[in-house]
Amino acid sequence: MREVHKTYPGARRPRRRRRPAGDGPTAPSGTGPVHASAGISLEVGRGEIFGLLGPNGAGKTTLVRQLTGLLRPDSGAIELLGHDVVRHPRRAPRLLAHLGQQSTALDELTVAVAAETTGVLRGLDRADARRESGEVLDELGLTDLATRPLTRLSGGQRRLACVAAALVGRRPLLILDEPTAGMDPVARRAVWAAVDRRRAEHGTTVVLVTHNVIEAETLLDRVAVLEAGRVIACDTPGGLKAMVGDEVRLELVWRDRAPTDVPAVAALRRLVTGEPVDPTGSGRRWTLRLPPEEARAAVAAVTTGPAFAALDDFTLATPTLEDVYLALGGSGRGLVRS
Ligand SMILES: Nc1ncnc2c1ncn2[C@@H]1O[C@H](COP(=O)(O)OP(=O)(O)OP(=O)(O)O)[C@@H](O)[C@H]1O
Repeated sequence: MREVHKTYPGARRPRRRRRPAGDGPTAPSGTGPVHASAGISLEVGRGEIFGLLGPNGAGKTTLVRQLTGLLRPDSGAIELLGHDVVRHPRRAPRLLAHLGQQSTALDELTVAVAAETTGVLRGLDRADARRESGEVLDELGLTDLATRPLTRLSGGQRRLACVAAALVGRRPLLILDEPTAGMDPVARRAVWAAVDRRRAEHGTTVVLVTHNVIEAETLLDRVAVLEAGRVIACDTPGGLKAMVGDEVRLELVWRDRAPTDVPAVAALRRLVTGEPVDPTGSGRRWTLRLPPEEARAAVAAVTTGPAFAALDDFTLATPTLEDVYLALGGSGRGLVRS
């Protein structure tokens, strides 16, 4: 994609009601236009697993919808496997399988029929669609649920069934928007293995939207970090991590409260970063980003005497994509570590 721009119009201002003079301010104003793609240029190689990472509202889904021909950019060029999908959006479904954030189209069907029907719609004959669908359900551990309608599945199971449908009737390009949302670790692993297998065996290209920075690190060849409609960085996970230097992350979890009466602990308190936000809200979890030497000294300080007695857990980790994101000036909103 080259210089892709997309702006959503702002919400209209509610009409002002006539009020008696001196009755205070009028109704709230509308919201302004949103530059969801503010000049995005990206090139993804064949056979690459390419990630789009960024907080809520960064513009990932907008980008994906333009790639899939569902949304027309205001300006810019998008080419998929040699096809201009801005001019010919209807070519996109022949080139790619898209798993959107929400799919309800298959809801009335059973898991097997949903996968099989998708295969038929993608041009397989009925027998091939049935065979491929059976193989994919098996691969994703869905065989026992094959005859269940999607409406009678749990959220994670339904998502898995939608992934199965996306994989049947093999397309050279897979575009997956948060494919593992709501899934348990076993299902997530099955999805990533299936994606990786398609790349290894068929050279499938994968564009993957995720908030999940750990998944992103293990699976992706390259990652574009988006914020406010712009690509703020694009590199391999290793290349991105090299940007944050050699700082390590120390996380401390205190049993009850931090013993700030211990001078060494009080000194560390001043180095605690604001992110990620302590999910307990209790101040029990501290995150520090430190040069390796300082981190070693900090670990020594908290693993002796009264500090250690108050410590529930600690981890010391090399930089993650989350650290990169924060170092790039991102706010950390919407990034998930699991
Ligand atoms: N139909 C729409 N009309 C107006 N604004 C929209 C519309 N869809 C998205 N937006 C706005 O465009 C921006 C980008 O939204 P988008 O859905 O692309 O973000 P995202 O990165 O996919 O977010 P999330 O991680 O929450 O899915 C946001 O500010 C959003 O509020």
